[in-house]
Amino acid sequence: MVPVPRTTALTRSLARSLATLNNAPPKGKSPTAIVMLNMGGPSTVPETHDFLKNLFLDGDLIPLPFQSILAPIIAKRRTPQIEKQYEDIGGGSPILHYTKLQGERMAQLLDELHPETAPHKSYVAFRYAKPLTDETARQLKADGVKRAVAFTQYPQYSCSTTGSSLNELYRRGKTGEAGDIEWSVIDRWGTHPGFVEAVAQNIERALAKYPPEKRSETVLLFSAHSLPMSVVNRGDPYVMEVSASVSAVMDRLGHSNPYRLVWQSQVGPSAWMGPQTSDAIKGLARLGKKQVVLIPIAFTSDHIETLYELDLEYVKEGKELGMEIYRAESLNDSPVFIRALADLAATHLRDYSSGKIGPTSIQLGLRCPGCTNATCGAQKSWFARGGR
Ligand SMILES: C=CC1=C(C)c2cc3[nH]c(cc4nc(cc5[nH]c(cc1n2)c(C)c5CCC(=O)O)C(CCC(=O)O)=C4C)c(C)c3C=C
Ligand code: FES
Ligand SMILES: [Fe+2]
Repeated sequence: MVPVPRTTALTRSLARSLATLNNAPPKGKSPTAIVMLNMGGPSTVPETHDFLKNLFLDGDLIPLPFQSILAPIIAKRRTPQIEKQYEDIGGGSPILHYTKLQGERMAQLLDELHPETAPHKSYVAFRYAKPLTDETARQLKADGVKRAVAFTQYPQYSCSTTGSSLNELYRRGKTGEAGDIEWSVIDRWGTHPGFVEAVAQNIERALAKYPPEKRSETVLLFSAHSLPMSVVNRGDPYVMEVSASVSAVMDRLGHSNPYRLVWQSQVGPSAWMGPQTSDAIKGLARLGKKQVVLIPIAFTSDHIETLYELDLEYVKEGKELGMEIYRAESLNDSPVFIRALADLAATHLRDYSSGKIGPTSIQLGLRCPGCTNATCGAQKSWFARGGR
């Protein structure tokens, strides 16, 4: 009798591995899309103007009177200064590079962790830089995607960041631009143990630069992008969630060091959440603190705020004030962090498939008490129905 070739578990797993090597779905089965949401940044200096224009056009981030007229004017005026900053950090923002890398490695791990929804394919949907959400929506349709997870890459939720990305995805999705897709959302994960572990390990690496006998005197200065007080007072959850991340990291470190949470990168003349990072460094120097580690806690890859503001401005300032000051690395290609992303997505897919959770978290359903943006309400209802 001629032996009939059989598909063994080994050959199936080999086929799956080959398919995920280039992150392409095998023929016939549409991929489960994991859509990585973030703001994006100009990958090259000449893209700075369009990035700023898109950013100032976003009424969910910066509500301006006569927005469509004022935004291009402000963007044009601000471009030379910000172009110079991107030049100084090496000619552009590394956010696209790291988001692609994180997404591709996460999707490979997901195929192993949750084969029931394999193959998984990661997509990037940026709010202000290429690939923009509309381009990604068209790609999802072209790939025949039927099931997608909108996965925010901001660990802590703000209506001006994740909320803005979800509003944009809702606008694209409801017109059918992305095709006929069943959506669910991972909207925040600032206390996930893997995220906390990855941040803690980077802090420990920075602390190791001091002699062991002086290590515990070092002040840990967690720094997050600030928010206008008008957004905080509307009831935005970001400040509370960033504080929860800091507490979780300090618990993991066994409260080995004194610490503070401070806020950076405020723009314009209105009141923003404080204390500002640069004032905090000066204040600590005045109080005789000589050792400080700066820790980016609200963004997962390097960007202008870490590479320019923290490294080129504040670390330099601290050194001039006689401090020994270092910055904890951003998460970038941290394998611990990428495994955390995969765990978040696998748990979400498993709980969703079993009916344990719905398409969105319970917390996403609640609008800020001071919200007057009708799109927020429509977006939350649309995602709560699985994007239908
Ligand atoms: C969690 C992170 C961020 C929050 C919250 C956030 C809120 C926020 N931002 C502005 C205005 C600007 N932000 C700009 C750049 C920028 N913002 C973040 C992150 C958060 N912003 C990042 C990572 C970046 C840099 C992108 C990169 O380098 O890759 C800018 C442009 C730069 C500049 O002109 O200074 C503006 C403007 C507001 C108003 C706001 C809250 C409402
Ligand atoms: S501003 Fe927070 S829900 Fe609308
Ligand atoms: Fe910002």
